[in-house]
Amino acid sequence: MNVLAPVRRDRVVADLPQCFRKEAALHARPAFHPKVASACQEQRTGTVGFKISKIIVVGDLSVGKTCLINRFCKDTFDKNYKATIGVDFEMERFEVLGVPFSLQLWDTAGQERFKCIASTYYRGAQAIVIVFDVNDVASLDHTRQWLADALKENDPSNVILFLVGSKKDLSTPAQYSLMEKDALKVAQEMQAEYWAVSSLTGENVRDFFFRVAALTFESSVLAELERSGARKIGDTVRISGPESDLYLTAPRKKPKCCQ
Ligand SMILES: Nc1nc2c(ncn2[C@@H]2O[C@H](COP(=O)(O)OP(=O)(O)OP(=O)(O)O)[C@@H](O)[C@H]2O)c(=O)[nH]1
Ligand SMILES: [Mg+2]
Repeated sequence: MNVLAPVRRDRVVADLPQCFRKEAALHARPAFHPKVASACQEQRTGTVGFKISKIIVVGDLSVGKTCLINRFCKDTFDKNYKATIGVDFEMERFEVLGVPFSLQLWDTAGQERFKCIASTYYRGAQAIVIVFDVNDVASLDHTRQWLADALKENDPSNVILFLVGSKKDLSTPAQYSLMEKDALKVAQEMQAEYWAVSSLTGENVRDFFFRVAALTFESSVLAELERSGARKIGDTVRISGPESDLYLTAPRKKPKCCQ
């Protein structure tokens, strides 16, 4: 029995939200994987509806991790910087294809002195969101190290990656497009999906978190189908998708930047 309140109407995901840039997307399919869609329709999603997916948000100090989470979860923006000490988290409940699905969004500290506390919370992530400031090229360079640290605590083949450029409102279109070329390269190297957002204006924030919810849900259902298929002797469920899956079909190799 589900004793929780109904999911908010603005957290209902009925269609697969699209990627931001096709060149750096986890996959570019226009709709949910057919196996996922039919499993949801036939209520064969097993334990997925009772699970909470852990999402960790990492990146340099002051790049805007807390503001990003607060814009989505509370629709607020604070222009004053207050460093996160250790970690903080927010819960967000969604309904994806009729199935309840919760995200636990872990906001971690970027300041060096709080990093060792924060890193003890990295384990068990289903998705890693690495944030950099689109106006600060050093913060993009540092994303490789943030990824390497987060992957020390997680299985690289089982985790979904997002590279998010923040504070888009502070750059001119010309500055932004120059920086985006570099960011796309880094995202491709990491096998991460790339997004650019502004927590001040709210640009792309909702679309980004809906995409995170949809892709983590899709991968949870595929994993569940694989597990339940494996339990039936002689009955194998193949979950490899069409060629448009850019990163999700092949097991992730250790990204070059973490070697
Ligand atoms: N203009 C603009 N400023 C932003 C945006 N996002 C964050 N900021 C500002 O950047 C500063 C840092 O934001 P935070 O969200 O606290 O940064 P953080 O990454 O959580 O920092 P740590 O907790 O120290 O790791 C604050 O002054 C915010 O107001 C944005 O999208 N646009
Ligand atoms: Mg913070």
